[in-house]
Amino acid sequence: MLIGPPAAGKTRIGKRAARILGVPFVDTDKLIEAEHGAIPDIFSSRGEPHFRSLERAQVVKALSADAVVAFGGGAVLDADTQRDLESVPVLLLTVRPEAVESRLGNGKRPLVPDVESWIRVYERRRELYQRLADHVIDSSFRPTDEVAADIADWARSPEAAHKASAHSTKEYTR
Ligand SMILES: Nc1ncnc2c1ncn2[C@@H]1O[C@H](COP(=O)(O)OP(=O)(O)OP(=O)(O)O)[C@@H](O)[C@H]1O
Ligand SMILES: O=C(O)C1=C[C@@H](O)[C@@H](O)[C@H](O)C1
Ligand SMILES: [Mg+2]
Repeated sequence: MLIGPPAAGKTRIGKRAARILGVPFVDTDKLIEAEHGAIPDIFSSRGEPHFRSLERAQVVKALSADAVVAFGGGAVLDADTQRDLESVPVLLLTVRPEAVESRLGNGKRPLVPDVESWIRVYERRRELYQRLADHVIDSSFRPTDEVAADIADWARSPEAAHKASAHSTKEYTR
């Protein structure tokens, strides 16, 4: 599971990591958009709490997939999701404010239209992201292929494999 702040590269780099590992790629934001339309439209017409409930439903589906899963930046705010992440391999992808500036500004992130709001959101969540993560990789000023290769290496590590096997042998009833 890939978690991290908006524009850390979870979608773009996660897709590449999945290709390297030869497993499917799942992105909770894309699942929401496929069923409910564009994320900024959901925020403006139904509000953030409604978006979070749609997000939680897609997280539940994604958790049972044998795949690289990119979580939406705020998916970890849900208490049930926090608990679920305790038993799966979780990689935190980070990015520094100096590197994120050029990645924002396409109007697709209603909560973080600019770098100032990105910093505020990240600071509020930083400890939570760190607490949930088994491993951290920073994507700032690095080629995406290189970061993807690091993610794939970690996914194959004994630490990640151990947590993944504990998860797959557990009865998953939620
Ligand atoms: N290592 C990198 N170097 C330069 N640009 C990058 C890098 N990784 C991602 N990007 C670019 O940054 C932008 C954000 O990346 P991406 O959409 O993958 O982030 P995300 O973590 O999925 O964000 P969100 O939480 O909003 O879904 C994209 O335009 C992407 O192409
Ligand atoms: O950080 C967030 O709260 C968000 C990040 C994106 O991935 C989207 O899920 C949405 O724009 C909200
Ligand atoms: Mg994304």
